[in-house]
Amino acid sequence: MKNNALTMVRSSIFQLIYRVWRSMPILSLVWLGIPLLLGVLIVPGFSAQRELVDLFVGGGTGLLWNEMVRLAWPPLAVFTGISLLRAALSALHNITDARFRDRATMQIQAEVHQKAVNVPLEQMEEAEYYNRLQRSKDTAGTDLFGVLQNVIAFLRLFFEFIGLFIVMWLADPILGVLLVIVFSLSFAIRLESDIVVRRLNRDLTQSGRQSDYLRAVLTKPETVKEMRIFGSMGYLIGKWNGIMGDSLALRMNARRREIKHGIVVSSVQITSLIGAVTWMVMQMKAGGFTAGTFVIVFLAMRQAHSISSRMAHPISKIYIQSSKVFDLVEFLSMKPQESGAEAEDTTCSDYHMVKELILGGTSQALKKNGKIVFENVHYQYSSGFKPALSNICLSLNPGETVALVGENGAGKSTLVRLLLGLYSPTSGRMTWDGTDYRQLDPDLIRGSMSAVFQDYVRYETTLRDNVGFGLPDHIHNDIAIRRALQVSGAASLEETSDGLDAKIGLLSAGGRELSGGQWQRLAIARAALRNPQLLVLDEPTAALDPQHETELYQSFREMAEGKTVLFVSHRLGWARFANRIVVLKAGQIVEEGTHETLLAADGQYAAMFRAQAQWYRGA
Ligand SMILES: Nc1ncnc2c1ncn2[C@@H]1O[C@H](COP(=O)(O)OP(=O)(O)OP(=O)(O)O)[C@@H](O)[C@H]1O
Repeated sequence: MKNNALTMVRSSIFQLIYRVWRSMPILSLVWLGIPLLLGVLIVPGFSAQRELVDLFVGGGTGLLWNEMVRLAWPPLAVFTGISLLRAALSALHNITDARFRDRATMQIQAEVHQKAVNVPLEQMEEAEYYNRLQRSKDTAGTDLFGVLQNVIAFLRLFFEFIGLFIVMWLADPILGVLLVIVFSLSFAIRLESDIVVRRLNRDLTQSGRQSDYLRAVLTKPETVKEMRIFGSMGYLIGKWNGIMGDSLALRMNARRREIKHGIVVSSVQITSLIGAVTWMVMQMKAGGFTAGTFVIVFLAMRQAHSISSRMAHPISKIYIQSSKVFDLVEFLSMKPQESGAEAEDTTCSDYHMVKELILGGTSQALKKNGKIVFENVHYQYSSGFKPALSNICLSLNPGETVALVGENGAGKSTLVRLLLGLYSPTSGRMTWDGTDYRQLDPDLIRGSMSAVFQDYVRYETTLRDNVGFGLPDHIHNDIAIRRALQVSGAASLEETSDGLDAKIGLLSAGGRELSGGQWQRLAIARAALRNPQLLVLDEPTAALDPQHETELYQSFREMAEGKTVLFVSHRLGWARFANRIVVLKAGQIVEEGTHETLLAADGQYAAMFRAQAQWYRGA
């Protein structure tokens, strides 16, 4: 095992336990303290056993039976007391352990969620960050419980070994040293072969998935049909056989290796036991050892040998999971964002959800009219990527409706995120009534806006939540929620006996699944619940049928009354109703004007409009 991997395991586990320790010190102390105590109690337990053996087998032979029984009482009482205490402590530890692991898992999960909602949204879009978040969520959700179980299993065995070592050392330091050498050797060999087997199992999971997939393909009627026509069945069966054969061969090799290592370990342990027995017999002859010491040394060595193989299991499991734990600890150690753009909810870490929650978190707004100006704004997702937006100079005047159009990847969604204050420009600046966004309270900026995104969120809870999350202060205001449902055309969803508290989505027991369009209407109702100065509609009708889309655009026009509106849509038919159309191409504004002036200019917009119009005319 490489040194750096060991260091990584050790430091990650220490950090993890330290985190848990800080929040529940007493429970952690009990969780760690009981195994330590169990280990320590081994020493007086063995000492009492030695006294008893010496009394009845060794030095006590010259005593009368009654005298021997009288002398046996104290060590017997110690031995019985320690055995009972160890049994009670073990039972207590089982209870504490379950409680500790439950609470620790919950706490780390909460920390992961908290971290996820506090991170800047730009960072959430980075693949590396996102993957780390997903891995941390999985680790905190499922693996952590097992990791902690392995940690405590290791510690219990380790403390037990320390107790046995003290017993041996007290008997004879040479035997103590022998125990440590043999134990370390056996443990290292066992650990190495355990790690090899676990690594192999992990790798075989990949090929197992592949072979499961191939087996499914080979048995599904729809795929069998196609394979018969193409004559590809024989090839796939051969492939499946190949994968299975390879896995079997690898497993057999690992098994053989494990058996060989087992034989080496057993030989070393038996030799050491014989060596120790010979040494003790020699010492007994010279009068240096009693029968009691002989017996307890023998027992302690056997027990330590068994520990060396049992201890390899938890450690190899932790080693295999160490990269996950390392990721989790790294993720939790990340610095929180400084801009104050944080959501209050701690139960979600999905990017789209965080985006909506950030916007929905406040009901306070900026007082003034809200003229928004982009001054030479650039935005780049990460260094190495092409800028998503360059030289953007744009103003949105109070009460104006602006349509933002452009081909896929032109930068429309990026511009929307900047406008909403979810991202900050890489360079240039944005102002609200002349004040730089960076000098404004992010909560106030967001409180002045409302948005419907193309990647809207489905909250699989209740109808009320789905609308009320738009403005949590109003979540119990039935009149406002019903009005918002009316505006979005989703009022009919309330027509069940549970009314606004009807469960929706399949995650809730008894919940009713909605169609894509119905979910989208709820996202619109969420936006309608607010009464912002700025309304942003980013492809808000993507999942709606043409009839409902038309109805909704009427609703949007009502919602837009007296507000500044920016809407993004690929349906150019709607853009014509905007006061102004802004055309983006490859991150730059290439045209700006009304529908009529842009058609007359015969540029990018005119070409896109004609292409769409032709399609409908042709149909
Ligand atoms: N998280 C990201 N990391 C790196 N690049 C990104 C990221 N998100 C978007 N981009 C890139 O930024 C550019 C603009 O993307 P954006 O999503 O703003 O385009 P869009 O005009 O909204 O596209 P669409 O019409 O397809 O929704 C694209 O080249 C895209 O590949």
